[in-house]
Amino acid sequence: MTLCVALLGGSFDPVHNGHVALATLFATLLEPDQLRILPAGSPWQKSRLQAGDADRVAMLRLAFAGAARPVALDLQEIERGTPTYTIDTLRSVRAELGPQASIVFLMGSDQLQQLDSWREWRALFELAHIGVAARPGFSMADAALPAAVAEELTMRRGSLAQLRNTPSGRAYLAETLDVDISATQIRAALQRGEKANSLISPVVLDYIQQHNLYEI
Ligand SMILES: Nc1ncnc2c1ncn2[C@@H]1O[C@H](COP(=O)(O)OP(=O)(O)OP(=O)(O)O)[C@@H](O)[C@H]1O
Ligand SMILES: O=C(O)c1ccc[n+]([C@@H]2O[C@H](COP(=O)([O-])O)[C@@H](O)[C@H]2O)c1
Repeated sequence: MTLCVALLGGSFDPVHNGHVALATLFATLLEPDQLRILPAGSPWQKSRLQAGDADRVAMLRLAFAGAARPVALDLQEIERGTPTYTIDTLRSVRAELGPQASIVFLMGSDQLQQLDSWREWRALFELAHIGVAARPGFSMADAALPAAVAEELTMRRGSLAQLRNTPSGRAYLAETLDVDISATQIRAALQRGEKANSLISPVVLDYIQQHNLYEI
């Protein structure tokens, strides 16, 4: 059977229940051999990250410690020290895993809506599949997507089995996720002195409080 690795990249500032739900959904759908989390070093489309790299990584370790399947943390985007482009990461993961492995890059529908702004976005499909989960407020309907992205998806729609068993080139959209949580909303709640209990894992919240993160 083909090796299958699912990748979840993000700023994780901080990691929250929406990220865990996205990863869990695709872990269940795809049953990948590995689920790999890739914290971005310098997400070029975002303004400055609030928490440092070490804190974001520590929170990720805590958030995924209890996952049903082992989760690997891949720090290459932090270690590269350059603006974070997914195309660079996929080239490196493809070189590591070889031409046959199935690589599935996961994202929420907010990112799908702006996929055409990513560096060399069409070339992403030469290296990986994409697995997209719905996010409240970000429709995945063709009319809500840039025309070029909608056209690309029309050509590339594939089944879970196709994603699982071929190296790259397909897109699978999972409509069932419905988790209305963002890191922006959590940072704002914490700044107001609220606890954000229902949005974030208790162990991550403890870490945030112990390290006085997101207070200003
Ligand atoms: N609630 C959610 N439902 C589905 N996907 C999500 C959700 N939250 C984040 N994601 C996805 O996880 C990945 C990493 O997201 P990121 O770390 O930027 O979190 P965020 O909540 O979007 O952050 P911010 O509010 O700071 O922009 C992206 O692909 C994003 O679409
Ligand atoms: O490659 C790009 O140009 C690119 C542009 C925007 C986002 N991404 C990736 O998409 C993932 C989610 O990004 P973000 O900004 O929502 O945390 C993360 O892995 C980013 O590196 C990648």
